[in-house]
Amino acid sequence: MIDLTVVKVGGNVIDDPEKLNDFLDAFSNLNGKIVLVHGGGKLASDLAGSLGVQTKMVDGRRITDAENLKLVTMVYAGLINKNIVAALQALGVNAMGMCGADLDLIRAEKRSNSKVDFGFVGDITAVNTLALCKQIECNSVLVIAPITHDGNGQLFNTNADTVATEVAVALSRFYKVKLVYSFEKLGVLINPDDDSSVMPVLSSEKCAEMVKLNKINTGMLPKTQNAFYALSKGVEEVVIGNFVSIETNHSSGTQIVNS
Ligand SMILES: Nc1ncnc2c1ncn2[C@@H]1O[C@H](COP(=O)(O)OP(=O)(O)O)[C@@H](O)[C@H]1O
Ligand SMILES: CC(=O)N[C@@H](CCC(=O)OP(=O)(O)O)C(=O)O
Repeated sequence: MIDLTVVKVGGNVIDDPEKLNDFLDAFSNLNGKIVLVHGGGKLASDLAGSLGVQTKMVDGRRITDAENLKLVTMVYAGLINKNIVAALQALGVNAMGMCGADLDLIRAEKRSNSKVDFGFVGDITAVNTLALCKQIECNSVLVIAPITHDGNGQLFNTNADTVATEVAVALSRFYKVKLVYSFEKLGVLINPDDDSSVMPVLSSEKCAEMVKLNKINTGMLPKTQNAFYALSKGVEEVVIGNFVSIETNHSSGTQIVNS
């Protein structure tokens, strides 16, 4: 099988022009088949604050009422997605920006298996693998925003780590997939207050222990849940780390391992 890398980049990198430039530079130098999934939660929260729209996160996921859905659609599928595509075009990468509604790429249903009502938050029900593969085989570099749809005209907000995971899982039927959750730190930290305490590997047992001790919390919760799910569903290699350091300083980040 041909190698393919799915890279997810999050809000803290996207919100910092220098970090974003470094990330996109490193991304544009990657060889082979590659897909980019982006978040942008930080910019959405900042903008919500300045517009007087209330933001509430539960377990790393945004409660998305109708006002928040309008805002995140504009921010993720508009501003951030198009800026990333333009920046990649400037670096010679033939990027194509999409959200889950484009080409019926990612379908979702309202998140319901929770005590909390998350509003217009979608859990993914289907990925259009054929459409993804067609674009990849045409050498387009897909840049996917975390907005999904239900096929009946309703858009949903979906955690970007989850979008990257489901895309990676779907593509692993046809490619040998490496999935990198890139964020501002060098990996999962054993001590969240010490940036140098990167764990080279993380097993599910160790992760559960750290969650209990509250050493893995907020945005790292969906990241680790998704990482173990990806590994169990056929993704060849899963890493949580800093893409620029992985590519330029040969840092290994945190490798997700079975048990
Ligand atoms: N053990 C941990 N190691 C590293 N980061 C952690 C840990 N526990 C919680 N975090 C938090 O998780 C955040 C990453 O999640 P998130 O903010 O969703 O990132 P992104 O938006 O880049 O995907 C880090 O910035 C950090 O504050
Ligand atoms: C449902 C849900 O929480 N959606 C996320 C989508 C963006 C995201 O995941 O952005 P980061 O990768 O930067 O965190 C949100 O609105 O924050």
